[in-house]
Amino acid sequence: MKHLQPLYGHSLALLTDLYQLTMAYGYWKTGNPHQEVIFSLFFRKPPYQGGYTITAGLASALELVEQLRFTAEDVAYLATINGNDGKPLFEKGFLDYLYELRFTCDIDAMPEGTIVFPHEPLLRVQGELLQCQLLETALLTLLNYQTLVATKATRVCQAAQGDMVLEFGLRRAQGIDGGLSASRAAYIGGCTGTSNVLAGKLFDMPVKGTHAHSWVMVFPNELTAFQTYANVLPNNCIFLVDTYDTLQGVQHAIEVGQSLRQQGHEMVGIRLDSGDLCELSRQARQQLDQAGFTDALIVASNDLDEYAIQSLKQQGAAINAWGIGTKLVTSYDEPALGGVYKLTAIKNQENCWEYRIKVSEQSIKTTNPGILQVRRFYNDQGFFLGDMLYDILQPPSGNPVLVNINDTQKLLKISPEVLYEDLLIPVMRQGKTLANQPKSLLDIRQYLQQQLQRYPDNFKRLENPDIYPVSLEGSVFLHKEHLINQTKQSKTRYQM
Ligand SMILES: Nc1ncnc2c1ncn2[C@@H]1O[C@H](COP(=O)(O)OP(=O)(O)OP(=O)(O)O)[C@@H](O)[C@H]1O
Ligand SMILES: O=P(O)(O)OC[C@H]1O[C@H](OP(=O)(O)OP(=O)(O)O)[C@H](O)[C@@H]1O
Ligand SMILES: O=C(O)c1cccnc1
Repeated sequence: MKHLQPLYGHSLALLTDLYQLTMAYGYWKTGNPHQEVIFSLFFRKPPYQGGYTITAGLASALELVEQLRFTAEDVAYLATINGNDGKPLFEKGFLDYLYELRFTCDIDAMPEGTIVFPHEPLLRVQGELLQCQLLETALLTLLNYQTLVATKATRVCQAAQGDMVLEFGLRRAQGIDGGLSASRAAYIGGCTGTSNVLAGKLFDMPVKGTHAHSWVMVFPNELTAFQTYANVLPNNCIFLVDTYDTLQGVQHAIEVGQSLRQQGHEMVGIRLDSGDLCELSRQARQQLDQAGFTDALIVASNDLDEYAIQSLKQQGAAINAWGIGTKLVTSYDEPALGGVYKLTAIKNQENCWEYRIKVSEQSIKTTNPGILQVRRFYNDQGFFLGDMLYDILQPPSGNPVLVNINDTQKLLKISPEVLYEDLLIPVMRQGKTLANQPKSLLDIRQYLQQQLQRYPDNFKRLENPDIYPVSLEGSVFLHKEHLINQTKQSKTRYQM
């Protein structure tokens, strides 16, 4: 899967915040651009106060890193950026350095479609300081948004309980890439297809659709509109029935469905786009069934999201396919995932790792130091038991002590026999994407569905879910405490 190159056709090296470049200049100028470092990309709060988050965007991120080059035009533009004194910000030697730069980082990441929790690295980058720093903004741009939309789509599909969900969001998306990335992420999250044709081409995913009100309004009456559509596209008939009078519209659809049958075709269904969707869908179902169209789909659209779908299901709506646009692609009720990219370790002159921490008054914002891996434990039936962040240089042995990340008083013991899996896998070495990446979107969808089956229902509730246990392995916890104390001591010294 490649989409950045076909879409943009030019370098994306400048798709970053200026401060990454000024810091890179600083590292170059002060002689430590090659110092080896580790960054982790993670978020602190699950979107929608939900019980799970679904990773997406890795394929785009790997494509971006692999093709990253500063072109002659890129550096020529950078040469025009001035500082406050009106003189160029960057000297020529640095721009020449950028022009020659080839990215050689290693990346370990959770595969797309993984269920992930706050504080767990979705991705860990290891490499030269200057290079790793330059990746921050683009990695966050790509992973934050797709992860958010994949999560929303999974929630919508969960509410739809196996019904077909079509993503109709392009017209309401935040710009071109918002629309495209959302279509991809929504498909990962479980949608059956998209109305977005360019997404279908770029990502090799199913494109589907009905017709608009304008089609009905163009003809002298609704019946003629449906008949004409059926003549042109007898194999694609989902009639939008609410332009004038919904139940009369259903009757017109039935009439055209009957003449389609005589020609050897089958009407696929109808679409409702206004009014009381529960009531109308039940009446429409009755009309369709009575006329012998028991398999005809009833598609509903109109500002729907997981909560509206849940409510319509509870009311007994007879809807069996859902078209979801605005609220899915814009992630309407929570428009951003707050993923961050933090330095967790740096190699000193003796070639030893020194761990780094960012402290905060808010303990949720204090980072976890080290070279972190996420281990997921499973019970005998294969259900998720809990996750543990551990340091790959101090892997747990025997009965590890786990300290709950949200409540350090809560300790958990895990017996050595428990089944587990480490979630971060190598995906890039020396700037080259490994052969196991990218997986096809079908594989990613299947992987997500398998995990959802193993993730207990009490954590999956759309509202007020139980909080899934994520812990720090004992030595990571102690290391973190030690670094927090160290910073406190140096602060006290400074104040004295
Ligand atoms: N039975 C229902 N239960 C819960 N929500 C519903 C139900 N029926 C419709 N809705 C939702 O309620 C909202 C109704 O939208 P709105 O008030 O704009 O009316 P409308 O039917 O779209 O009218 P129009 O499109 O003609 O302006 C939509 O978001 C729709 O998805
Ligand atoms: O409500 P959403 O979840 O965003 O789903 C997409 C909406 O886009 C279309 O409306 P629009 O009025 O743009 O065109 P139409 O004439 O096809 O209804 C469609 O009918 C849906 O109502
Ligand atoms: O195909 C459809 O029905 C469709 C496509 C985009 C937006 N709303 C509806």
